[in-house]
Amino acid sequence: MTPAVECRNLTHAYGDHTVVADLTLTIERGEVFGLLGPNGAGKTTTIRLLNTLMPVQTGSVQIFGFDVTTQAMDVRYNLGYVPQQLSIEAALTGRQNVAWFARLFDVPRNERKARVDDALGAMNLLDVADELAGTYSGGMVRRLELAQALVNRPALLVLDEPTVGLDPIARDSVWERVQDMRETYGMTVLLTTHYMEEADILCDRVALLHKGVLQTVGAPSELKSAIGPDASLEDVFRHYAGADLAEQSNEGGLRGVRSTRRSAQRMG
Ligand SMILES: Nc1ncnc2c1ncn2[C@@H]1O[C@H](COP(=O)(O)OP(=O)(O)OP(=O)(O)O)[C@@H](O)[C@H]1O
Repeated sequence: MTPAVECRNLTHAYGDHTVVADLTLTIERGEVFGLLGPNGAGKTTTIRLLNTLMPVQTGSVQIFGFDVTTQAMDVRYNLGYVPQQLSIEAALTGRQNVAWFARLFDVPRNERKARVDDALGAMNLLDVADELAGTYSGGMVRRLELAQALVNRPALLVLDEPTVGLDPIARDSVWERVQDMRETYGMTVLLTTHYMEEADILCDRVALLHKGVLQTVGAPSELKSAIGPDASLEDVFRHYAGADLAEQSNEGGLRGVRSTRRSAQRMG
């Protein structure tokens, strides 16, 4: 069967700064796949190349066999994307936010209401659906963004740092919802995360990027046992991105300042 994502020799540079270098990666259908790496590793750039938001310079990417360059619309119809930046409109209600995405993705008019309610229900937001999104908590905003991304029932859900800045309860709730949707619809999920523990628990496989270069890819258990008997995924990360990780740790570790800043940006 055609894989969900097939990325061959993907290289991307901003000016003369190469940030993704010769990346070859396959993500199978139904996998939860984590793209990990320190700040600036090239994760967001890779995701934007995969989801047609940036043109491919060198190499090729196919999503369910559709080429991102020549078949971009087919790719988009198969894909749901939750970016790092806030993607909801605070002055609209939760329901209006999701309905807007349903229109954008050409969900047939006669199915729209049911699909919007389904997506809101799956994210536990029906009770607050008619309140302004600007009044939602951080966790609710994230679930609303997921509802938007899910309204066209994407075969591939792409999440850029989905739980950054959320408290543990909100984080768990986001993940439960994603797991439910995955089980119900058999989606493939591609996510980036700074949280090694989260990647370890949730991802079937992870890839570690460092300075745009793929360092290793595999099941968390395989990667850990390759480093040592009691190694954590954080140890694997440190093994491949040592100095850069240490720099981030000085700022409060992977869960530190940067995440907080991101979340502050997200919440405005
Ligand atoms: N539009 C841009 N123009 C120039 N340089 C960019 C641009 N976007 C990203 N970069 C640079 O490319 C490199 C990779 O950035 P990218 O956002 O892809 O990494 P990342 O792994 O997602 O990091 P982070 O976790 O910080 O988001 C960084 O050095 C970044 O400064």
